[in-house]
Amino acid sequence: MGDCDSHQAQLKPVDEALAFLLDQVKPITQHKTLALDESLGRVLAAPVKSQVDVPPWDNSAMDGFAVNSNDLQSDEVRLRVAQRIPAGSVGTFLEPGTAARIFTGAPVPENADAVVIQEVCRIDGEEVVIMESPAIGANIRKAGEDILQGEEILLAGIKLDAQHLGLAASVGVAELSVFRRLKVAVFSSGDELVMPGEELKAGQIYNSNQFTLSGMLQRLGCEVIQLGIVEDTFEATCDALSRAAEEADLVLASGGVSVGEEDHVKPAVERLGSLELWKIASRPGKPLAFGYIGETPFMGAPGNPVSLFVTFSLFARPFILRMQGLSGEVRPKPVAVIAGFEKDATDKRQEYARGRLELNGQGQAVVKLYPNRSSGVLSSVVWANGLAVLPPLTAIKPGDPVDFIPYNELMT
Ligand SMILES: Nc1nc2c(c(=O)[nH]1)N[C@H]1C(S)=C(S)[C@@H](COP(=O)(O)OP(=O)(O)OC[C@H]3O[C@@H](n4cnc5c(N)ncnc54)[C@H](O)[C@@H]3O)O[C@H]1N2
Ligand code: MOO
Ligand SMILES: [Mg+2]
Repeated sequence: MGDCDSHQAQLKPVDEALAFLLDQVKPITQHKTLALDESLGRVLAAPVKSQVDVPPWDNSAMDGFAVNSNDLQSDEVRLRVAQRIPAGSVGTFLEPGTAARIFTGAPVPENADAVVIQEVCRIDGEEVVIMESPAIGANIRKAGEDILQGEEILLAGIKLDAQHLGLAASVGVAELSVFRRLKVAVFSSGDELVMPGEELKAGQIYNSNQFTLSGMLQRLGCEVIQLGIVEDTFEATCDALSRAAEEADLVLASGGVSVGEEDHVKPAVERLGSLELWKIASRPGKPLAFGYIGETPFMGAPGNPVSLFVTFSLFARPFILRMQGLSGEVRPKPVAVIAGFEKDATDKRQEYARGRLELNGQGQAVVKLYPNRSSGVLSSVVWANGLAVLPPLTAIKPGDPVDFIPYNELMT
């Protein structure tokens, strides 16, 4: 972990930095109406109320016979089957002494108060022999037991998943009001970068961050404005930042946020707008920068590929979710697991170590760490299935409790 933390006092604790960032968010307000099958992954802008009861009427939960319990006072009762009610049709008043053949999802006829499943019935010509008496209400799904007319079924500010679309459809709603897509402009600074598919010359590496970044943004449903590779000069950085800020709701950049003479992002942001936050007590991700280009928020992730992944997940993602109009908790929620590793108490930064959660022989969830914790080793991110949260100045021994953020908290 051989980097120099002599300016530790200037590092903002992770929780403070995140609280500050979320406080800065101005959520987008523009919304549009979309058909249900175009709405997956969008954030709902207005609540959905039901105009109907679901189910709209009492209906049978099983295939069998609708009866009136007054007719079933002895053990084996014989009833005339006076009507047949498949789903999609409507029966008539159930006359005393009769049964109705009924199928799952069909309306229960008036005067019936139970449905007997066909497995405990015997058909005998025009009659049915009921061998087990049902309780009143047995196998009947009551009108409105799922949703009542006037009920608010979906709250504004939720991210629409498949089940939400299904629920809206179940009350007959065909369109939803959703916030417009967030436009995020991205660029990667670095004279050493070339695009995959090209030949590497001496001193060059492939631009991987562009793909990690745009992949994570696409997964969040953002419209990505890709500005590509930007050379390591103050002018080119200013130019990229201004172009990006003109076109987008948010600008995200990779690299050039540290202290070297080749790191131009910070001075460029200061020239064009304001730098509001720089340096967080996070490992990796220390030099994360946040500010404004004019009115447009800007976040600069460190160029190290793991730092980019971690800072996006911890800071940019919650910021974006809030900008998209999501209400409720946007910060990733860790789960408590057991450490399957050791760490000393020297690190002043909170580390987000790439970890793999597995069940041990006793069925306990134990997290192991990737052996190389360098912020340049992107394989660690692919090997892992989450991030172990290692608090600053805290020793951890195998068997100790430890917080773990599973990838599914970061990737939905
Ligand atoms: N004297 C100091 N040096 C550094 C410090 C420090 O405090 N004092 N902090 C270190 C830490 S921590 C980090 S993190 C990095 C952050 O660096 P930058 O944000 O300035 O990023 P670069 O210098 O441009 O690149 C760092 C590293 O990442 C590679 N990189 C950059 N972009 C890409 C890309 N698009 N795809 C793949 N790899 C990329 C780049 O080649 C470098 O190896 O600064 C430390 N230095
Ligand atoms: O430790 Mo840096 O902060 O490698 O991302
Ligand atoms: Mg640098």
